[in-house]
Amino acid sequence: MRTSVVIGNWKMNGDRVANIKLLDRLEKELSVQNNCAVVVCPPFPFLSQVAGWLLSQKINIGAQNVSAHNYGAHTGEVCGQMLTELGCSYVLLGHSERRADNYESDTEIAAKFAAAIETGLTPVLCVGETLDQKNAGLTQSVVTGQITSVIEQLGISVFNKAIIAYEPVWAIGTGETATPEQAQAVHLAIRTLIRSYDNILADKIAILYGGSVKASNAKALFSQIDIDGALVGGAALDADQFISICNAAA
Ligand SMILES: O=C(CO)COP(=O)(O)O
Repeated sequence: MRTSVVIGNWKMNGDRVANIKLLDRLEKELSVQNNCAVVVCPPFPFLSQVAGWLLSQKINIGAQNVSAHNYGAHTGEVCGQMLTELGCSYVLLGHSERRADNYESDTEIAAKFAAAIETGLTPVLCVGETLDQKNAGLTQSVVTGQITSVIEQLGISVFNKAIIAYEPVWAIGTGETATPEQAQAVHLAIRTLIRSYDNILADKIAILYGGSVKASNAKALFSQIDIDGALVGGAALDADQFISICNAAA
């Protein structure tokens, strides 16, 4: 049995008052089970506030990005050591919004992946196709290419301490979700790709689905054999929604 993981990606949302309201409810009402890890990923400026508030340690903290570099002259960047010092244990990498807005390449994402592993963070590698790519029948080749690029640069063993999140770009923030069967087909393809390198790792690695996950569709998605949890955007800002998604995964 794989451990489920539910990650709330707050994206560029939140303020000091709203954060406390949300965290207070999560701390009080989430009954985290051993078989489900819960993670919240606030924007950088709130990491310290969130770490100070989450004292029970039943909720883990992740960052939304990390520099490929160590300490030094890299203006505007945040390195892995700073994140672990603040209490982060996870980091999102290669989110489609960063691939699009910040032109992050597969090569750069692999460099960040290496930096995350070196500093003890668990990378959450986000992959997924655009609507045009989906319509052209390219879903599996896009997703495979994004993962293979990291494997070619760093080797398969780095995935022993990593999570993969399949997030079809057309389903992010659109209210349109991949059907459980569509998502399962891609998750199986990802697991089969990993299996072609390492059988044991393939059975062990968590593969999360992201893209308009809500309380109303979480259970059906999680009922699929290769869907091990969710990377949640909008619904992660709503305590009722997020708690109910976590309960569905546990
Ligand atoms: O991008 C996402 C999580 O990283 C998904 O966002 P939504 O859940 O808002 O579609």
